[in-house]
Amino acid sequence: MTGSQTHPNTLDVMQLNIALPNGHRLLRDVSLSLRPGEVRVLVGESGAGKSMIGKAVLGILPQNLKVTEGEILLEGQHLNAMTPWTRRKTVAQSAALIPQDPLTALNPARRIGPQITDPLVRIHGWSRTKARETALALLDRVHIRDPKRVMESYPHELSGGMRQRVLIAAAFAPSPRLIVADEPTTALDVTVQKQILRLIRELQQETATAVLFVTHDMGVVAKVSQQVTVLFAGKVMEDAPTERIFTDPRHPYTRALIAATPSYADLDRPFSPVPQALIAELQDDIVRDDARHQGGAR
Ligand SMILES: Nc1ncnc2c1ncn2[C@@H]1O[C@H](COP(=O)(O)OP(=O)(O)OP(=O)(O)O)[C@@H](O)[C@H]1O
Repeated sequence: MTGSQTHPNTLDVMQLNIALPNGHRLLRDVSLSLRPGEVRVLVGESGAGKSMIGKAVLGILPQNLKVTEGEILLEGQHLNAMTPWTRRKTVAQSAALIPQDPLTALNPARRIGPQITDPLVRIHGWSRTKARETALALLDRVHIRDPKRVMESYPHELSGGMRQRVLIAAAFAPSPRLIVADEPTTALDVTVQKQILRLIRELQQETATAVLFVTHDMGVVAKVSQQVTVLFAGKVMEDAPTERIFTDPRHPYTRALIAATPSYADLDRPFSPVPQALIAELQDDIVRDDARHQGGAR
């Protein structure tokens, strides 16, 4: 699963379990991998554990959540085995986040320029000049008109779409090998969503960066990914190449998600949410799984 010694996967998540202090599992034996330059979408309804996987990889889980079992390897390096300091440094040097909400991700009291360039200087050891030139070039690449002016602006002076472009530029600036894109278009209106999605896809292809892309929208899956992990209640329901997931979905939950996505459903058919009977069946499976897991842990 970790690939060859000379060419490891960019990311391997192996049998990852995350639980609350009372032992209640929120992620259940999740495994997935990402080859260099590959895009994998994590898809599922709200609460499926998609963001949690991204946060676990980046080492930014909320304090009350703990990895109880499993391994995360970034370019073959075991993150869980590292001291917190080494881990933070390793992750900061190879991975970046495109967050869901561009407004809260930017510091409202600071100009845009230093918010992009400071990490390049601090974490990556670049000169101020190189950091500034790269930031200007990337702002131009993400179609921001007048990058010099935007570098001097405060976040509130930009639209939501512009702020997300800034964060995309900031994420790609240090040439990370992995980007976690956590619902990067959810906070934007529909036309801007399409442009942002296209932009991430273009930059990802130009730079061959591996991307772990979190979304609840099957429509996004088809547009951006090569691999898909379908999640329900913190458990992998199906893991498949994107081209197969729409033509031959094998898990009933995947089929239900596709049917619930208007653009992929037969247009004459009314919108069909995931059936409650299926949800109840899957939840029963989870309860049985947890009981087995607890029994085994004793
Ligand atoms: N800090 C926390 N403490 C307790 N439960 C949490 C915490 N963070 C997340 N959870 C729970 O873990 C589950 C997975 O959360 P996560 O945010 O990963 O879901 P998601 O699939 O990304 O969905 P959404 O799109 O709604 O964010 C949810 O049931 C959520 O309520």
